[in-house]
Amino acid sequence: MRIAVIGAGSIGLLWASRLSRLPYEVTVLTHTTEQHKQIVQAGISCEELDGQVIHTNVKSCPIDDTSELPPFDIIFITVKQYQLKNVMGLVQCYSHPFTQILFWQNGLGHEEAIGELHYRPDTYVALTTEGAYRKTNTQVVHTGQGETWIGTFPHEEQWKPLLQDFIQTLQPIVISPIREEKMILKRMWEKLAVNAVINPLTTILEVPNGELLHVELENMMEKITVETCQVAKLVGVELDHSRTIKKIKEVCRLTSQNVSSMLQDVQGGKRTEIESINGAIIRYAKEHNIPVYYHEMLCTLVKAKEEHNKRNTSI
Ligand SMILES: NC(=O)C1=CN([C@@H]2O[C@H](COP(=O)(O)OP(=O)(O)OC[C@H]3O[C@@H](n4cnc5c(N)ncnc54)[C@H](OP(=O)(O)O)[C@@H]3O)[C@@H](O)[C@H]2O)C=CC1
Ligand SMILES: CC(C)(CO)C(=O)C(=O)O
Repeated sequence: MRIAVIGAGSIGLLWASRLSRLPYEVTVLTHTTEQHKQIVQAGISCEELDGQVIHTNVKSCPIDDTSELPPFDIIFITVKQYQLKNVMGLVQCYSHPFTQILFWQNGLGHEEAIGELHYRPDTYVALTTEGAYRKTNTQVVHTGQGETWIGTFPHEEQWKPLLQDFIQTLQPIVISPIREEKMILKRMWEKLAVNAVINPLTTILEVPNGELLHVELENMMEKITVETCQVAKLVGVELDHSRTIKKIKEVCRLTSQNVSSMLQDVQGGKRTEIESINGAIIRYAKEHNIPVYYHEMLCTLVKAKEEHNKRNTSI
């Protein structure tokens, strides 16, 4: 079975390493030729949670030289949400009508990307609370255990037999459970509601996730979440407000030492995923003509910080 991983960042390298421990033909599609050469030369090293480093070799191909590639049976898309539009052409070219395509992004926006595929492929959204961090172009650290839910999207159906068999073979090498989710849209909104609070607040305050529990933010978390639940309801997703707040606090506790992905991006002078998290909620709210002042304020502040840090890191 041929598998492609498009996007050799934190999640992409983690999965490329895992997949290459199984009898699959794995090809990593890199953004740059430089990273491709490094992967060909050094393979991928993955530091596991217990500190063990696993080294494997994988095939690699830079995205601007893909003419020799065969079509793939499974494609993992592991670019950021805002980079999706740039890879959908590749996905279209290197898939066949039975390819299983897995989107690993946080936030919302997959539907537009999937809409660019001009045939009806088997598309899935994979949501994970595992953590990974790319140390160098060939080294990745698995930073946090978690759970992964995979559901067919946008049409909620059962997993296809090919995916079912594939996930079964993966389970023994992945400590964290991978589960089939029949209501992936709801799960996406639940995760969105958590990210829409933790990511911007940790970014603005420049604190690790756990710190949000020790400052006077209870009221702010409540207000943001009220808005999220209202918008979710308008798109047909029922989120329970108090369960959501409980979940947000639980995630802050469980990931207390984590630097959120948004804060990491800002600190690295990179673009954040704010547009597909709070920005997505704002867009849905606009469609339904309801105000979401808290999300707008968070979005504006994070974008200002993004700009500021980008300018400072490029000086
Ligand atoms: N990291 C984590 O722990 C978690 C991440 N996620 C989600 O997973 C997604 C990926 O996150 P993460 O791995 O951290 O992000 P990274 O930025 O580490 O990885 C994205 C990768 O995609 C590459 N890329 C960008 N554009 C293209 C392109 N056109 N073609 C091929 N590759 C491209 C980037 O290359 P370059 O850097 O050279 O631009 C980078 O290597 C996000 O949506 C995130 O929210 C979800 C849960 C946990
Ligand atoms: C769950 C959380 C907040 C963990 O840091 C995350 O998903 C992120 O940082 O993007």
